[in-house]
Amino acid sequence: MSANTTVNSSPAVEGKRYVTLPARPEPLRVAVDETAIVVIDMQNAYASPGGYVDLAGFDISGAAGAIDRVAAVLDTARKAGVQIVYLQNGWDPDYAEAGGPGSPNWHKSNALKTMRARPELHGQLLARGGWDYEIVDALTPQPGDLRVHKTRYSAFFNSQLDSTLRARGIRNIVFVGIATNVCVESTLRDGFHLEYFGVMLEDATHHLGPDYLQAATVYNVEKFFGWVSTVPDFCGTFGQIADSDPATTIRSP
Ligand SMILES: NC(=O)N/C=C\C(=O)O
Repeated sequence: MSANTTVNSSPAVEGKRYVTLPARPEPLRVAVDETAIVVIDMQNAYASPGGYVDLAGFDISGAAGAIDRVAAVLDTARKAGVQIVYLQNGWDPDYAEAGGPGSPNWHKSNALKTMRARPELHGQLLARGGWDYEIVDALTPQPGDLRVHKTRYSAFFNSQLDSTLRARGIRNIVFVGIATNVCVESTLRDGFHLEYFGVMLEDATHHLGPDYLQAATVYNVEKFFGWVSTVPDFCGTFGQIADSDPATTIRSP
């Protein structure tokens, strides 16, 4: 396939609205009603000073810009009638869902490790019902948005994400959120294996760790698992459509 040939994620059907999103390695033509925005873990834990990743010693200076750009994407998506699904990462307040020493999560989760090193934080990090677990104020979900809880990095694992999307006929997922190289990439990879077309908006994500990790995920997505686009391209494309815009409706297949 030529590098610039548009990829269609589904055959044209009369009455459906379609847009072609500029993306790498190819533009992607999608049915608007088969597309969802999946917002990965834009919680205080990952994007606010005093949240888990800040307390664990990661650089969160890029999170504020990511919040602004995610907000722009969500505003455009709502106006275009695109379904928004928020993922929230964490566990019950007793951390039973986090697993004990028999779970690799107990050993690898930096939230759990931080709380073991600083017992005064026990019960605060990523606990459902607490501030750390909540979505940042600037991105508070709106009526019609959906929330899905998850307990591991991939939002598809042991969660209701797959059934939530399938029940609504979603085939294309536009990913935004934190962290590019952990939960965003894990979820996009699993989505690929479940036959979803995954698009990552690279400037509406933020990584944990050195900058080369952002570049590595962008490479992985573009080369192996999906498509990479940007906030201006998403907003420029989806911003042109309204719920009943006849110009974007296929009249005959
Ligand atoms: N949302 C994420 O990418 N999370 C990454 C690490 C963690 O949750 O410990």
